[in-house]
Amino acid sequence: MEFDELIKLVKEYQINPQFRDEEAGFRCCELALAALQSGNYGVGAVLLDADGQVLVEEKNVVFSTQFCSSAHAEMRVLDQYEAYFIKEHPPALLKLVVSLEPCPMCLSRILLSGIGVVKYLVEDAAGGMVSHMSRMPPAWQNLASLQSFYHAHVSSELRQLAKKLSQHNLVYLRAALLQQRGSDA
Ligand SMILES: O=c1cc[nH]c(=O)[nH]1
Repeated sequence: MEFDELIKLVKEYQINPQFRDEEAGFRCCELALAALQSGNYGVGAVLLDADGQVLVEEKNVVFSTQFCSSAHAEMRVLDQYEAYFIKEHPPALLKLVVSLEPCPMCLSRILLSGIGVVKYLVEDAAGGMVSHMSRMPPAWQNLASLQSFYHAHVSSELRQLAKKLSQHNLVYLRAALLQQRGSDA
């Protein structure tokens, strides 16, 4: 899909109020688009407080300035949360919404953070780890048992949009990642 078309889909998307994660899910998609526009993976994440208000929102910025391998959307949200909000907002009461199923790095960080509820819009068959929770080491599975992971409650149109955003430019981005280690493999 052409990038202009993807931008149009996001700009013209109508939030469907029948779905309880639709607003946060759409914000994740806007952030994912912004990530793509700055040459990064199309992933966005928002952290909601106990009242459902946005505490932190971030996007993937792995390639934005200097290459930063850890600059996934979820990692950046958790950095901000732990730096500025943890005292007033205990993690167990919070909800993290992500446009894409968290990868192994992000899942590990989420398990350590203790965020109560995690919801993602789209599965990531190639890189997602939540679907493989049973393959985490026992101590990590123990942490996972204290948290809840779900597919976000959003419309199928929004889920499709999140999928398109996560897949856009992937070939180029994978090549860029390999270039960081001085290999074209
Ligand atoms: O930001 C990103 C990119 C890929 N996978 C993730 O979990 N987060």
